[in-house]
Order: sequence, then structure tokens, then C-alpha cells
Amino acid sequence: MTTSTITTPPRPPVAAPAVALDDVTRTYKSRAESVHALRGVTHAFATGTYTAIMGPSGSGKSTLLQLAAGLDTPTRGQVSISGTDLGRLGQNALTKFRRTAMAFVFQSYNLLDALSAFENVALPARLAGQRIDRRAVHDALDQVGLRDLARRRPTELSGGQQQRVAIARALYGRPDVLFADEPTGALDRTTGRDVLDLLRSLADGGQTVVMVTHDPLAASYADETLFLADGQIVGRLRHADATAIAQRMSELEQR
Ligand SMILES: Nc1ncnc2c1ncn2[C@@H]1O[C@H](COP(=O)(O)OP(=O)(O)OP(=O)(O)O)[C@@H](O)[C@H]1O
Repeated sequence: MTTSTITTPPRPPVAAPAVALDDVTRTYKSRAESVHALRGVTHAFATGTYTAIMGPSGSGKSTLLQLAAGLDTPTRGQVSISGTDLGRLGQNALTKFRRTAMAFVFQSYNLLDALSAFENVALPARLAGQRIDRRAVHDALDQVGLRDLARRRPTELSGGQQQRVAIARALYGRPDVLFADEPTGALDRTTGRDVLDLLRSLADGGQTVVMVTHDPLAASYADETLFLADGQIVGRLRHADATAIAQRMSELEQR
């Protein structure tokens, strides 16, 4: 008779969340007053998820995005990206880390009109003195559905296509996290939906997306919407439709 030993298969390592905020507080101090922009926010943005952040004006959305992206330092608390505590990095290391770990998309596309879509996507790497990986540029344009328009200049593209070039530029360095600040704010409904579909498909492919928006329709594309008020997370809705999100927003605005 043979004896068999039962071995437990090794557990896969638990992946660190793409972005983790732990008790993050940001107070702006001036001689006259202290403004508590964020008050002890704790949240983990899991890898491959799409999160919308909403809240009334002044609730702390931009502050949260700036802190999560390492563009500002919390007064208290900790921000980690893929397990790296940003507070432990010196300024040079932080700049290098930010270049590879994260990318931004804004309401304004910030493309250079004199350059083609291809050259715009390659520009940040060029400015950083890196060799351009032409295939990666084409792959990024492919990801946003613009491979065939690589030679066009921004003035020869629609607003939605220009925003997709900006997203391709953000994706070129394969960032862990894509931060988006009102990415559809300058677009009409139809082209806005194309961009939101694209962000959704990126998250479905494993990209982590964190988006600040005022638009409940935009937030309805996310897995989860976080609601901020007075510098705190005061609510969250998962897989909610635009009507439910708008309802929650109007309740917050009446507080
Ligand atoms: N540099 C600063 N100095 C002083 N106070 C600031 C500074 N930046 C932001 N604040 C204050 O912090 C609070 C949060 O601001 P924040 O810009 O994060 O809000 P928001 O939700 O993004 O607003 P909006 O939707 O209007 O863009 C506000 O009261 C704002 O006035």
C-alpha cells in the first residue's frame, strides 16, 4: 500500500491594490484659516476596476486625485500604488515611479496640433529622453481604435478621437493606474459615450481606472461610484445606473 501525502497547493500571492489610501488627510493651512480638504479617507482601488468619484463642488475630489497620483503629499496617512508607499520615495524616485506607474487623462486633451497622433503618443517618452518603442505606440493607438489614423493631426480628428489619442498617450507606458479628471467634460453625449466605452473596456482588460466626474451617466460606466462630501467618503454605489447616481448626488447637494 502506498501512502499518499496531501499537499496544499501554494496560495497565489495576494496582489496589492492598484491604489490604496489609508487614513489620508489633507489640510490646507493659511494664516487666516485651515481648510480640511480630505478627512481620513481610507479606500482600496482593486486592480482592474473602474471607479468613479463624485461629490459636490469643494468636497475634495481633485485633492483626492492629486494625492493618489503623488502630485501632493497628505498631511497625515499613506498612499500606496501597487504596494509602493509613495511617502517613502524621495522626490527623484517619486518622479520616476510616477512616470511608469500612472498616467492622467484630462478634460482638455493637451495634444500638440503640429504633431501627428503617433508623435503625440510618443511625445512624453521623447521628452523623458527615452527611445521610442514604435510598436508600443501603434499598440496603444490600436487599443483605442485609432491605428489607421496614426498619421492624422489633432485638427483632422473629432473631439472624441482626440481624447482617444490622449488616452493612447496615457497607455503607452503601460501604467498601473489611469487617472481621469472629467474625461468627457468637453465632449457631446455620443462621442462621450465612445470614450466611456473605451475606459470600460480598458478596465475589463485589467487596467485600473479612477475617474473624477460630475456626470452621473459617466459614473454609471464604472464598477463603483464613491461619493465625497466635506472631505469624506459618505457613500458608494456599485453597478448603479445614471438615475440612481443622480438621485444620490442630489441628496448630497441638499445636505
Ligand atoms: N491650494 C489650496 N489651498 C487652500 N484650499 C484649497 C486648496 N485646494 C483646494 N482647497 C480647498 O479644499 C477643498 C476641496 O477642494 P477640491 O478642489 O479637492 O474639491 P473638488 O471636489 O474637486 O471641487 P470641484 O468639483 O469644484 O472641482 C475646497 O474647500 C477648496 O477650497
